Amino acid sequence: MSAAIKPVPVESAAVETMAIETSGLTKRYRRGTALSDCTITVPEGRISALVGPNGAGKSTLLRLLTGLARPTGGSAHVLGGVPRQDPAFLADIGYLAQDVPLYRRLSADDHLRAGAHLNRRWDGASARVRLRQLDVPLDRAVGTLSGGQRAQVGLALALAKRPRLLLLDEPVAALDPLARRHFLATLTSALAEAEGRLTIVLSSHLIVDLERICDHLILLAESRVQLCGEIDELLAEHTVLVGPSKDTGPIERAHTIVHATRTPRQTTLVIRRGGPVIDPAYQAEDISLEDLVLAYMGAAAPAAYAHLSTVGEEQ
Ligand SMILES: Nc1ncnc2c1ncn2[C@@H]1O[C@H](COP(=O)(O)OP(=O)(O)OP(=O)(O)O)[C@@H](O)[C@H]1O
Repeated sequence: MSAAIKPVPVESAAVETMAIETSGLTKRYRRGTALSDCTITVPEGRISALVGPNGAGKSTLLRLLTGLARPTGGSAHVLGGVPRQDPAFLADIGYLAQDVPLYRRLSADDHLRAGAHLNRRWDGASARVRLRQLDVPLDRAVGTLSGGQRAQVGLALALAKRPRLLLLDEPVAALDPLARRHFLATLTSALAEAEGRLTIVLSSHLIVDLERICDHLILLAESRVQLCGEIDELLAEHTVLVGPSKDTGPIERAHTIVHATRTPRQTTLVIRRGGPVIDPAYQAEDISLEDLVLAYMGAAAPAAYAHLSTVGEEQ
């Protein structure tokens, strides 16, 4: 895992404060359930990756956390308050929706001036410096900017609020690799400047990007939470086992099999370990974040482990 720009967790002797705590959070629509029984915690100061397949409930969760949607069950506490669309609650929350909603005819400067009227802790100066560094024109209608430039304007506005919690819904999906790199670098420098007082939840399908900057993971699939926790701990709890195609009963009794791929000659298992793996027929290997996510999404055997030979078998 690249640690190049990963934020250093803020050490604290005291009990960690949770920026987000939900319990059984549920959102049902007439046609179906968008989010079911979602119980998660995100400690303050983390940058959390929110991942899952299309339709898993990621946007729904973010909308519930901002108070834009109301739960049909369960509860959420965000920065110690119940999410609601009122200025006192929203003052500490920056939210960038999937489609980066901006007034197309207004310039970045116009947006920054409007923000200064509407927000009490507005830091327009830093936002302007950041946008100038990225060569984003401040005086042109945002409707004439590129997708990447608009995303940077959206992020600059969200950060200008000096939020304690930043919720970003797939902000880098449309960006080229360099623009993504700039966007993510802006996030990590904002996190460093905030010295542990900013928490970020970043929804994205680009696991490699998330792996570079995130230290916490929320994985949703089929409207439910599959995993929630520190990425390093989650990776350490899981292992890939490659072994002969035989009865996996003994493994199943000792561990949780998250995903299994079987061929006539070989079995590849992603397990959540219940203790040490003692069956010598299996080769064990650490799992990458991408393969962990794919395993919980029900994907086929991680191709990266095909090189592991099955004991007693020729490659
Ligand atoms: N306003 C709504 N009315 C009815 N159903 C909705 C509504 N909003 C979302 N849904 C449904 O809830 C489910 C979860 O949607 P959501 O947008 O939260 O998923 P997502 O994980 O963000 O997906 P994607 O990765 O495609 O953006 C989907 O089946 C979606 O069709």
